[in-house]
Amino acid sequence: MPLESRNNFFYKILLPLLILTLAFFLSPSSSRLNLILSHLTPQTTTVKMSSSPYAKELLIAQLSIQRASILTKRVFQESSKGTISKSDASPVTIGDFGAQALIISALKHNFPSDQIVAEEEASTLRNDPLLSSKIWDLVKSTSLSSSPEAESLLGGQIPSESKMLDLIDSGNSSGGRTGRIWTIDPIDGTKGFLRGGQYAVCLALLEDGDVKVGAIACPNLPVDDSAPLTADIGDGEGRGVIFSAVKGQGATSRPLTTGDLAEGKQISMKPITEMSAASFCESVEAGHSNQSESARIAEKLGITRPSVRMDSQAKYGSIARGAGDIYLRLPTSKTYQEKIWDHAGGDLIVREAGGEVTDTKGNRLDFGVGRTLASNSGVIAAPKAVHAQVLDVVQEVLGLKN
Ligand SMILES: Nc1ncnc2c1ncn2[C@@H]1O[C@H](COP(=O)(O)O)[C@@H](O)[C@H]1OP(=O)(O)O
Ligand SMILES: [Mg+2]
Ligand SMILES: [Mg+2]
Ligand SMILES: [Mg+2]
Repeated sequence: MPLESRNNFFYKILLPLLILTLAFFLSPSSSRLNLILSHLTPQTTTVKMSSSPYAKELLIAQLSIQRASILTKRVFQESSKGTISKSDASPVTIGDFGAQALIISALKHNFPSDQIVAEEEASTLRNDPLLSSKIWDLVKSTSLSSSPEAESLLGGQIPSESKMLDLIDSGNSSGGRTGRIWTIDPIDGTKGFLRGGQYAVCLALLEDGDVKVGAIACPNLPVDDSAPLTADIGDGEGRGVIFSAVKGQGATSRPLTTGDLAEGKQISMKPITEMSAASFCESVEAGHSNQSESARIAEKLGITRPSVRMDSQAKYGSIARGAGDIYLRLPTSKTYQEKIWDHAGGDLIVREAGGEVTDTKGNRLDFGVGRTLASNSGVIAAPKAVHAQVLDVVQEVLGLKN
């Protein structure tokens, strides 16, 4: 090769290539990911990621619950939901198992060394090949098809049915105070899901017991943050929202659409100026929260409006965006321990939206003691300014005051 061509080759091809490679490996992982995305996709607007802390975790969380919700929405439309009863007599459906498999697959692909605490396990499916194959049919045919780059970010399809069962079972961490732990409720409010009401697909990241990222998809809640809070049902037009929060960065809502990932809108709790105009947002199930005690608390606080009853962490999202006011969950038995996957995302979303969340003793929810909230009892989530007042009356009615 003549000297001039060799120089040309070095300065015009080899050197820029070297500089690009160096810049790629020296860049922080979030901008590296954006670089990959911008080259993978002609329409780079579809998947965007900021460079703020936990940006990748937030994006993967949102995308994975979005994909899982496509699956649950398909099951929601079917008359047969493959419901079975678990050992604690609570229901689980093919939607719960399928959603858990898809979410864990995405987490394992992106954060292979993180632990996972998830609600479901696959032992029943290993003994029931028909049920297992129904779930596999659903899982292998669910993808973010309108956004191939998002689908590839999640690691694409699960390779086989047996891998799917292993993934479901890898949410068996015992949790605890150290390290990065994701917690998943693939369908929160399965009873609501079955009756056509509210349910949520929930994911949160704990770091040393502290919630850093929370994301909750509510396929049956209105997209519109200002829509009145009602207990109505269905997943029709204008429904489907994702609430999310990163610690210290506020809380947002965005539509649960299949393709376009529009930026989230900041949400905040509605200030309560008059207790008489406020209402509680509570469980539908009488077995989940003591409804007669909450009625006495409402009366003492001067709340006259009836409670809005809905299933799942949709309650936390609803009060965080100011559609509802106060989330109350009063213990019904001394033995039931709340599960971390039922509260972690909601706890952060409400606190980042300007709320306070404690148990009935006034302690913050402690997500670092294992798979359950073993050291807490009940939940009170309210705007910061009125939380102490609500707690005071709760303690008076429950006889918790000295
Ligand atoms: N005995 C119980 N007490 C309180 N919560 C329960 C009980 N059994 C199940 N749950 C969980 O309560 C949550 C829904 O309750 P609510 O709608 O009242 O907030 C769900 O997470 C449900 O689990 P699951 O995820 O299996 O539906
Ligand atoms: Mg359950
Ligand atoms: Mg749940
Ligand atoms: Mg569940």
